[in-house]
Amino acid sequence: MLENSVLAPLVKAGWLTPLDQGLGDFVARHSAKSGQALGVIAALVSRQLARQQVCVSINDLAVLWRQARELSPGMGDFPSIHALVAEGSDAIASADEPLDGSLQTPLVLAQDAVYLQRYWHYEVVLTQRLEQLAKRRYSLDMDRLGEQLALLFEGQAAPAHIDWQRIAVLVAATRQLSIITGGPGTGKTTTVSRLLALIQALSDKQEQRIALAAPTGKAAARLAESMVAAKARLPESMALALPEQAHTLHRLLGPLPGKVTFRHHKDNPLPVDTLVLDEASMVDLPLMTKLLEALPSHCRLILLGDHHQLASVEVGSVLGDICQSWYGMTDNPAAQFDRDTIHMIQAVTGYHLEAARKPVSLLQNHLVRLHKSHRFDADSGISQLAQAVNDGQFETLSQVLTQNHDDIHWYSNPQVKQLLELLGEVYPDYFRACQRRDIRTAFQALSQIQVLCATRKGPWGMEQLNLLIEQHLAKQGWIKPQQDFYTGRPVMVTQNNYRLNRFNGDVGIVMPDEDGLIKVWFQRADGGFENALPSRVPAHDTLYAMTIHKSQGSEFSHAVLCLPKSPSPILSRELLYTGITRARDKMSLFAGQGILQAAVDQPCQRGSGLTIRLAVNHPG
Ligand SMILES: Nc1ncnc2c1ncn2[C@@H]1O[C@H](COP(=O)(O)OP(=O)(O)OP(=O)(O)O)[C@@H](O)[C@H]1O
Repeated sequence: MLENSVLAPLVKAGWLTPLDQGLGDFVARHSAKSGQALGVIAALVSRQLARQQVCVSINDLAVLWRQARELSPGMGDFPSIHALVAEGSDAIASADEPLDGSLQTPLVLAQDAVYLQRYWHYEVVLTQRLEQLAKRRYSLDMDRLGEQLALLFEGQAAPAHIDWQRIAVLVAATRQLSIITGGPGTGKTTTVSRLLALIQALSDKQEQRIALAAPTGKAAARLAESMVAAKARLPESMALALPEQAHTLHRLLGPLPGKVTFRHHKDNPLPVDTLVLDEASMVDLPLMTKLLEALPSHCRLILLGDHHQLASVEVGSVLGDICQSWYGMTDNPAAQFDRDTIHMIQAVTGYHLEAARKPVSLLQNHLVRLHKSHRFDADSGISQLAQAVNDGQFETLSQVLTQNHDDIHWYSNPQVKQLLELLGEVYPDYFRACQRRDIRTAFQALSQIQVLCATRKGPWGMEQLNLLIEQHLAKQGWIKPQQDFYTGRPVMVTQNNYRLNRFNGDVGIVMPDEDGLIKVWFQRADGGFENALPSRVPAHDTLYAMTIHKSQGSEFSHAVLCLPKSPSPILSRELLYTGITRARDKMSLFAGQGILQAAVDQPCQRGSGLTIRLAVNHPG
């Protein structure tokens, strides 16, 4: 049995949580042999799970092990991690154990990495479902396909330069699984609206049951809004049957109060023929697995997202891993599709693409990346900045920042005073609208500008900036923050509450109703408004400043990006990219040169075996 005292100093030092220790002790106590070794390994894997790692490689375990030994002298007598793994390996299931639920060990060793059994199970099931979906291609009448495609693209023949949106529609129409990725404004929703119209037009069935979903309420509302706009650009007869409503993923799956399981699962599949999931990069491994298990076997799945964005807040990075299985593993990403796909693209569009020399990823014939932004000029500052960050090119980023682009303002030696002055120029319109109870104008004004922070705590963190902004607004006489719910306070809900019908990410504004009673107002998906008593609003934060994590799935006319002064593990290339790409028209950047370099130089790495599992010829 594992002595509590071995892990306790690590908890005391804040390096492990009591939960990690509890799991370690539990595993140690319940293992017939090698309990001590298994307990330590379980505690380390649990620690990394909280850092969104699905599994921990033996090499990473060794690094963690060295850190642990420095903090807990009692561990000095233990053998190396390799010896621990070797000692415990009889009692750690290996990758070829069955998936039938008979596995008794809490840990699994696969591909030189250790998993908690539950997460290994998710990863294996997800891979199997993706593989099943990837096997199915539809053989369609190419002439009819070509005709319908031309109709959808306003009767125009394929242009001479390669139109990847057209290829995306074509490729996705012919397979059960498709993944369409691209940065902001590259036309993902436009493409999917055409794809859905094409599927509908080619379907033998009367009407396809199509569902639109996104991970958060905010992202679902944006998807619905973009779909309505995209439908308006389609030929009327083809647009008619397309949905205009989008659900959150949780709502779609049907939450069960107090449970982590859903109403829909493999024995009670979703009643849909085609599912579109937007902002797929935000979906974690367990939820994505549950979703794929709940799809009926005939259902098409279309994933949309930007794989350069931050991955899910919870464990795993499914969309990133899927894209990495192709883009990260090939030396020639341009030669992507197999010969059948190349021939089909040529027959319908006339484009000559180079065929892949060999298969690399199980999903390479299902992925299409859209490159061209239709929202930004390629030479706009925001778009060049986002590209430089993605490419990890700090020098290019520095050049873009100093080129006086109209859409970027860089505060290289950031002062809070400058931030308050900037906000002082735009907030008065917002507060005036709140004071005259003009709800629509207030929401419009609020979405014009948003302060985004890398961190929640610390200087330049969300909590501190909210406080400083509130103090400043009070001094200016715009707010009276004596009460929690003062007129004009913007809030963001941070928790799902199905009973109250309020969801993580919902944005509200505090304003009196016509009787002078203080309420929190929310905008509905149909554009109308509803209110709730402050006591009926679940956990929430003040919203002058929000974290970049919480801003995923939203965009703002003017994003004000604030980075801390000193490096932090949270500050990654993906975080910076996500922050920059929230800006639609203008971005103000409060960040010193050193911190920008630290962020660009730190790509986010998440322990996961999914990329390897999706490699062609992977043993399992
Ligand atoms: N091929 C195109 N030609 C001209 N305009 C286009 C084209 N594709 C998309 N657009 C326009 O670009 C804008 C963004 O398109 P869309 O909403 O489809 O992109 P998106 O990738 O879904 O954006 P987001 O990242 O915000 O989700 C829309 O105004 C759309 O009308």
